[in-house]
Amino acid sequence: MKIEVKNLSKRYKDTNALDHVSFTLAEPKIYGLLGRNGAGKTTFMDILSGHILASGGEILIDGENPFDNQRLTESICLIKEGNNFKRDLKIKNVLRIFAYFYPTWDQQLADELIREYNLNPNAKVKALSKGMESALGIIVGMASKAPITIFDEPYIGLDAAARKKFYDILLEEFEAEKRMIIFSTHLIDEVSLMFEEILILQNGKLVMKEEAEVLRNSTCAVSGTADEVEAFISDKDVIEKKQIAGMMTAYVHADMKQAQSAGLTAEGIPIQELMIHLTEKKGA
Ligand SMILES: Nc1ncnc2c1ncn2[C@@H]1O[C@H](COP(=O)(O)OP(=O)(O)OP(=O)(O)O)[C@@H](O)[C@H]1O
Repeated sequence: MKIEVKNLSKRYKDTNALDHVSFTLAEPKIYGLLGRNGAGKTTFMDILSGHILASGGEILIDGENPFDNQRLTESICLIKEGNNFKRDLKIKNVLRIFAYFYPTWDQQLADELIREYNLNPNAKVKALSKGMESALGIIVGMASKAPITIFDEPYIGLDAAARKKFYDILLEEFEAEKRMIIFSTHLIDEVSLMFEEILILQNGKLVMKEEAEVLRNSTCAVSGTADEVEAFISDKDVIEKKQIAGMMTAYVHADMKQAQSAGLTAEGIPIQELMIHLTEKKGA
């Protein structure tokens, strides 16, 4: 499916939650949607899922507006941080409802994951711990097999082992059957290797959209004496630099090999660091 975001804006009283955002997503990839608190991520995902209306601009999915659009909403599954399900329903009935709603629903996968996460199908949602409720969200998101599956911080309360299980399942399922997965998280270091493309929002604006591989190959942290580093970065786009005594480390848009052949130490920048510095630079 193709998502075209054109000049998208959303205003809440005095806040521009989204401010003339434009981009296109056209491939079944795992997209990381990143940004600091209040950057506009949830607002974007809500508009994309057809839950709320934009104040300006538009999102088109295969040429159509998702708001109140049955044909499209059965192709989009949004799993949020919590409150995804009616609290009085039993798990098995939650699954029935979603199975009915999504034409792509995979019951076998849902059953497998229910066992994997040790959930009791007869338990009511309100009796679940936070982590169990998140596990149910993950199960629904994965089993929906929706061509556009969106996870907005889907794992509140899940411990590290259960999160790892989720990442393994997600990658396995994605490899078996590619679909568009949009993943928003603050646990960036944990998941950044899964991302194939990264979008960063800051104060309602898109400040970066780049393939993860390109990003990894085109940015690096260079260290050496302050004079050497300054000489190397003088003609480059510098993200951040810090100096201690005579030594300097700079985060810069440059090829790692180029820095190494200039006699500097160069290593990759973790996506989380990059996000923090890019958003600071843009005036966080
Ligand atoms: N329903 C609302 N009413 C008023 N303001 C809102 C509403 N929803 C979001 N906002 C504001 O819009 C901005 C963007 O919020 P949004 O929830 O989209 O950010 P986010 O990137 O998802 O943040 P977080 O990472 O903290 O979840 C924030 O300033 C927020 O306070």
